[in-house]
Amino acid sequence: MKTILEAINKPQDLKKLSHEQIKLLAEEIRHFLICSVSKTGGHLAPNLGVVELTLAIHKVFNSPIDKIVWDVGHQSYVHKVLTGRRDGFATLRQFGGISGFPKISESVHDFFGTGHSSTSISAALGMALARDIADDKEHILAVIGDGSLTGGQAYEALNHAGHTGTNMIVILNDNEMSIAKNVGAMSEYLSKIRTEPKYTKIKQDIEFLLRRIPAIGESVAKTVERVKDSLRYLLVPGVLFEELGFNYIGPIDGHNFELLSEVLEKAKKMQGPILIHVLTCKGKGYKPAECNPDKFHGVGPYCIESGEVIKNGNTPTYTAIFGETLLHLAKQDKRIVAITAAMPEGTGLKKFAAEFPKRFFDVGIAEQNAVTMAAGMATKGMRPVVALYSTFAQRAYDQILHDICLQKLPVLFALDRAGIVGEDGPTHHGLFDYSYLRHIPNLTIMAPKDENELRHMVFTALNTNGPVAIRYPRGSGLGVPIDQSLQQLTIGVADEVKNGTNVAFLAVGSMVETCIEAREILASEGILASVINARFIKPLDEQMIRKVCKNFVIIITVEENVLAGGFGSSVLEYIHDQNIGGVNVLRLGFPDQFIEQGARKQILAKYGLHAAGIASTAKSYVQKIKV
Ligand SMILES: Cc1ncc(C[n+]2csc(CCOP(=O)(O)OP(=O)(O)O)c2C)c(N)n1
Ligand SMILES: CC(=O)[C@@H](O)[C@H](O)COP(=O)(O)O
Ligand SMILES: [Mg+2]
Repeated sequence: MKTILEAINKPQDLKKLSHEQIKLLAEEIRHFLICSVSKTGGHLAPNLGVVELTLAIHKVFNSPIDKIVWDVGHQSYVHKVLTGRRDGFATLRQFGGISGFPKISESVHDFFGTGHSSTSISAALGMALARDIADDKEHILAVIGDGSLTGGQAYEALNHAGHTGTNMIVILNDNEMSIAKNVGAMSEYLSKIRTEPKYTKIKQDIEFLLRRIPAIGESVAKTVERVKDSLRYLLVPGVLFEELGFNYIGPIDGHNFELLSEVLEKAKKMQGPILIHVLTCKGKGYKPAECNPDKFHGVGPYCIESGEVIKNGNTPTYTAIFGETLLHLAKQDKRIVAITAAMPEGTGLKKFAAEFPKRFFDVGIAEQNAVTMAAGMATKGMRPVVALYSTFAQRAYDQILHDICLQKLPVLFALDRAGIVGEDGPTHHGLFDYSYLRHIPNLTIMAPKDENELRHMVFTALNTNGPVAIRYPRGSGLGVPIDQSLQQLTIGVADEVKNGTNVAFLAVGSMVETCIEAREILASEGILASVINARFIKPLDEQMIRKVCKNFVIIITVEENVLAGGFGSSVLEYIHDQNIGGVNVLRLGFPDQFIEQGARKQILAKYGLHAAGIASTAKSYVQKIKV
């Protein structure tokens, strides 16, 4: 027999279903997601939490005429299922498959692409204002989580939206979780609204009175309004949003489809900006995810029965190596403090947080605050370490430049997930950091070739009197034996790891090992390559470059970064500026385009940045130059 889900190919198919059928459909969707994501991996818990909410939105509104903006977009799977992409889930987040985030090119129902957090209210506001100018009539919705509401941009947008008074609906999906437990004063405020029954009771009483106003006359109505006004500071939940110019509705049970539909129908008819506060349970309907919403926030393939994640290998990740090294150093140096922007687990800081709770700060999804706060701490003699994903550090470019580097403050940026991150795709690849950091004066930039070098770099950075960024990739290291001692590296000095005569690879970070492998392939074809581990993107080892230019006519720079403005560019700039002639430089890295999702290995291979690809390109180049 056909399931209800199998008959849903577009949002309009929902309209004819009864509430009873929608409840069954919600169960089927949960079952579908649990099975599907167990094979592909993905953001399971956030999606299990928004099943009823997404159903209600699509039942009440009319996508794609009405526009829905999903903040971060990691919770858009139910939306994708309901908008004709159910069959695509076998390829979710894989190379060539459907994205784990809303994507304009994927569907007309994905009206706005997301991936980085806290953008939805701004985008929805822009759409609403454009609609007003065009005198169009559609509804505009932003769905934002409580975690994403810790991001500064969300407040900038609330502030502006309330001021414009335009018609738009913000749905705040409050599950008390960011990836980890949500943090901050706003989170506490929401929690107060959620748990203070007196708020809800008195609000209901006032609303009851107000509803009866037409029967009791104008003057009483005014009195009740005044009472409402004077009491609301104390009694009405969401007064903060009301003061910002929003009509606040809530808190309401986000798993009650009837109630959600009723509230959305009402909101549809109201004027001005509206904020609907919805309470949900992250991971709803799958015990392992309900009990461990952080583990199932974004998860690899897992066993459905046990909830055990299927492991691939035991080699420690760069993240773990960084976390342990920092913890080790923090035991000896009380000035070391660690800062994360809502990613304590993802950046390897959980043990640090447990051991040094007073020296650990989770600022929420607030990369800008993280960086300038670190600047403030550094002025007071601390040694702040700001651990961010490379892609999210983009948010804090000006703070890095203006607050840290201009003042030469000794802050360490630990930039995790640099290079290709894999299945999260173009919104998350950390392919730009060499380019957006390299031109900032006073900043030292390093990239380790392996786990040991990462350890030495963390040690070196914390003994350097100025700002330093270290960038390293997502996932396992090379599995090298870990050195017990930590070494102070000389700033700006590269390391020749393999010698050769025909061609020199100037490689950086993850590409050093790949070039060593490429060298083996080339050797079997009679081409002898030298491999230089640049270690420093800034300052460049100029002496080494001069030496290489003297000894080789062919230099190939290799980096896991976009070519535009990257490491190779800096080598070329130096060679050009010094008027060094007689060398041919080929730059390998990523082209000037956004790079798709897919397993890291797969993507590196597609762009010729695996050993075979580098060897093949090098061979052709050597042959061309010789001709
Ligand atoms: C700028 C930025 N920083 C960090 C992240 C990583 N991140 C993705 S989802 C998330 C938590 C979001 O919490 P919430 O909005 O409450 O959604 P939930 O997963 O609880 O549904 C974080 C920190 C991001 N996507 N963007
Ligand atoms: C949606 C989001 O931004 C995060 O959940 C991200 O997907 C985490 O990536 P990692 O799996 O690399 O920690
Ligand atoms: Mg949340």
